[in-house]
Amino acid sequence: MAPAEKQRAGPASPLGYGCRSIGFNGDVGELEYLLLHANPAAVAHRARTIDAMDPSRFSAIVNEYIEAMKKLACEILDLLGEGLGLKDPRYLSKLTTNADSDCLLRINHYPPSCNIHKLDHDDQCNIKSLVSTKASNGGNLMAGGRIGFGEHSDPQILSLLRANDVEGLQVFVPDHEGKEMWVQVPSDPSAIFVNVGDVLQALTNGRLISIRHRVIATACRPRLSTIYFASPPLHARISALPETITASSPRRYRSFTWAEYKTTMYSLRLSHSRLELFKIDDDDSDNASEGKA
Ligand SMILES: O=C(O)CCC(=O)C(=O)O
Ligand SMILES: [Fe+2]
Repeated sequence: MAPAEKQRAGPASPLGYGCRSIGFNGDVGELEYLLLHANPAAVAHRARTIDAMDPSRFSAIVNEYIEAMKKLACEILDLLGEGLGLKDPRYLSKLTTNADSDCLLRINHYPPSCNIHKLDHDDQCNIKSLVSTKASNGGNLMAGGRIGFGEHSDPQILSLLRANDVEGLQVFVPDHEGKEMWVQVPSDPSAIFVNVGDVLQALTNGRLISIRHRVIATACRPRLSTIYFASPPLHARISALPETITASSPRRYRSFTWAEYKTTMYSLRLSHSRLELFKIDDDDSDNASEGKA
């Protein structure tokens, strides 16, 4: 597809087709992507700009994928609900299947990071020229590769990621001294990678941790990934589930709505540890553990 055709589905605001620019605060990565609301009406709307000749083809494939991911996310969340001993073990999954849930689907394409000059221009949404400019002045290069998607935690409840057989995803695992340790996730096209999001960390009062991750593009082949973000409705109030609050583990975060969290997220850089802003000071935690959501 030619760059001009792709641009018809953009610019990402934040939904739609985006090229290099991530969010509204100057974050860039060597990728192009499509970000969609994971519901049939939104997919159908976007399909009309993506495949004007036969929009139902795009819609059918994307909706089928979304349905499968939604089901899987629910199964995982129900198991977590049981494991956490929730009075309503389906509480978490119900947040993501509510008619107003704000679930998203993201499709990322990272161009090969070697032989970048040999790429077919039409195939790369102008990434070629932008990458060359950046690389020549040393920008956006790190850790032996180019930043495909900068370090961040996913803000939602759960992310289900599938990718082709090209590596690039790394997760942050602090070592015993809390020093930075980025671990390469081996590629496996038959696997689905499950990430806990910030909201699930808040709901479980920090029992489950939203892992920081990034994509470093080092491969000579394109990386393709698809991520389903299981999310609550905008109006949903997020506060630690009572079953996760104990005397030794008092409420850690003040309650917030998903809309409030999203607004905060969009006002910050991608790498910001935004959940920290909702943390209750130790001095306040006694009161907070008694307070209701
Ligand atoms: O493309 C990937 O492998 C990961 C991208 C990612 O972390 C995201 O879109 O949130
Ligand atoms: Fe992510």
